[in-house]
Amino acid sequence: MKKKYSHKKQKSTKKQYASDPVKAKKHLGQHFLKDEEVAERIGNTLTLNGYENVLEIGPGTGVLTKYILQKGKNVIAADLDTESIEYLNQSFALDHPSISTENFQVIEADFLKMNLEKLFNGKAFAITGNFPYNISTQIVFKAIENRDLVPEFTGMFQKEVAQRICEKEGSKTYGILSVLTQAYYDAEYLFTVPPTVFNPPPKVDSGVLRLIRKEDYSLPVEQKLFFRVVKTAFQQRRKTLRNSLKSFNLSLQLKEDSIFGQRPEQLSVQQFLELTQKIQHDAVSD
Ligand SMILES: C[S@@+](CC[C@H](N)C(=O)[O-])C[C@H]1O[C@@H](n2cnc3c(N)ncnc32)[C@H](O)[C@@H]1O
Repeated sequence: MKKKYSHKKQKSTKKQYASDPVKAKKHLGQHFLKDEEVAERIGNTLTLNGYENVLEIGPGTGVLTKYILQKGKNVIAADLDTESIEYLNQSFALDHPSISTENFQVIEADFLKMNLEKLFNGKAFAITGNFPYNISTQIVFKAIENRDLVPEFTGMFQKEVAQRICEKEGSKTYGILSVLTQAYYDAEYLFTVPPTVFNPPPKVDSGVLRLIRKEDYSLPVEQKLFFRVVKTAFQQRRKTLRNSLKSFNLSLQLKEDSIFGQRPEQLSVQQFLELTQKIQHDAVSD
């Protein structure tokens, strides 16, 4: 009984699969979005408030790209998949004649290796996409590193990752990704997308979020130290900071500070910044 059911399921997946203009490749995290309404909703997550450029990561067959292009901005779409790039260059415009591709450029590139400074001649741009889940946290970290160029970031992740990025202190899933992202960006979880709207369907739900860079995103701490403090603290999330941050050689006086009696998941982003400032000051006055 069970066998028969799984056989049927596989067969129908294959049938849909064959109708795609590009063959989905597992190693590239390709799950093509099939639902135009969802694609339009993701396209509309961009506010594009005050800048003219958008980078789409992983356009695939361009389902989301259509709605981004409707915003009338300069769009660069970068994908690692040669077959997707060929489709976008050769057939996409023919398949969608009503969409203007005048300010549209397609490049075959690995986002993780791209020099973002060169993309729009050093001008600011939004990042968006239905991201390949296997590298989605690396995508966020690269955006954070390039925050001077990236005032806005929207897109789809595995639901748990999107939730983790937007999570507040006091929750079990609040962690490194939440603190480092929210130090620079206001993060908002927007909506959940079920596996059924993809081909092939992923095993998990997806979640769409929006990050808007904070007006004053230059932090009052050394970035390297801040990242080290946050990462070290969460490596032993059950321990108090006094114990988990031993490698920082804190002075006896600082260790007495009540903040060190807390666990990392109890600290807000602001408190993490204060903690880093204290450690920074401690090191100077040592
Ligand atoms: C989940 S699919 C989304 C495709 C399309 N945007 C959609 O919604 O149907 C992720 C896309 O990212 C591309 N991709 C994977 N790794 C990449 C990388 N390192 N740089 C750029 N694109 C990548 C894949 O080839 C794929 O087209």
